[in-house]
Amino acid sequence: MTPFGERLAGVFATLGQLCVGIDPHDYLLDAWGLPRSAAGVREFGLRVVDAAAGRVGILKPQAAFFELYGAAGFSALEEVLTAARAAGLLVIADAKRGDIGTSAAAYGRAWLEPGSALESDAVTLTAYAGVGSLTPVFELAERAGKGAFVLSATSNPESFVLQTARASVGGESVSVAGLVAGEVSTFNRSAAHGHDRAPAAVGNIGLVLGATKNLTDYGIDRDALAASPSTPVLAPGFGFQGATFAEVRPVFGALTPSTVVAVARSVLSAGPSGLAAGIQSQAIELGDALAASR
Ligand SMILES: O=C(O)c1cc(=O)[nH]c(=O)n1[C@@H]1O[C@H](COP(=O)(O)O)[C@@H](O)[C@H]1O
Repeated sequence: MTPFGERLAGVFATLGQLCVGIDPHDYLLDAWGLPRSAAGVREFGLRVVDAAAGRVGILKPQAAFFELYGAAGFSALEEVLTAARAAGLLVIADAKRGDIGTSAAAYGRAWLEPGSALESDAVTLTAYAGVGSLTPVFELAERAGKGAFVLSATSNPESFVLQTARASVGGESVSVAGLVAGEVSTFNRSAAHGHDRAPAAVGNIGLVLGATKNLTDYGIDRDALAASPSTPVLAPGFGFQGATFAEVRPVFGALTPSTVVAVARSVLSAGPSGLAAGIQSQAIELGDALAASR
């Protein structure tokens, strides 16, 4: 299986860096004329898949909105994931999983193991139990051509105190966000040297860095993370949370070429009839903004 980082780079080259979130909020289900039920989120997800196919390369279903409906919701999510992958879209499951290593390993298998019911191309993870607790997920991702994105500097206002708290590592003071980022990039670097292939330009394990943040304030060293193999970034925070596409390069700097730009509500609010055109125009707008800031 082609490594996730290579597949991501391939999608960027053909369809650009936009990623559409599948976040069926109650108010969106209402606006789309869909029921607030498992059948509603299933239909919502499948319509996003249809509208996205051929216009963008990446989808990010938010698991929470499906879990809300229990087993029927998970079944709906399975169908949406299968449809998205069958349409050739790269799927980042936004499940934000994390636990001690043995349980983290099971989460990894649930979302990334080839043939699993919820198989996705990548999954979002939290490192509160320590980045090392996620090693089994990283290793599975490496073996199976999958990816993961670990929360580092999240887009929400509440993230600041915890993620900028300082830790002492080998006598050096680093932020919690910077510590997570450093450990993920170290993993990518050692994984790249652990096999015979030429090192890929983009690693397989990435970071979630909010577009609403000044990454320097969070102790993130963008240039270090961009050194080969560049750490992939999942960047939410556009549209409803305030960031604009013109800010991609100023915020992400050297990481811009390996950044997935995620939008959900700002494009989903176009409604089912305007969705395809909305996705298309945001993809063009992002491409133009990136070209203009080169
Ligand atoms: O991991 C994420 O995608 C994520 C991380 C983060 O720091 N902030 C953040 O908003 N998200 C997710 O991105 C989506 C928000 O998209 P918008 O509707 O575009 O604001 C939700 O699914 C969030 O859970």
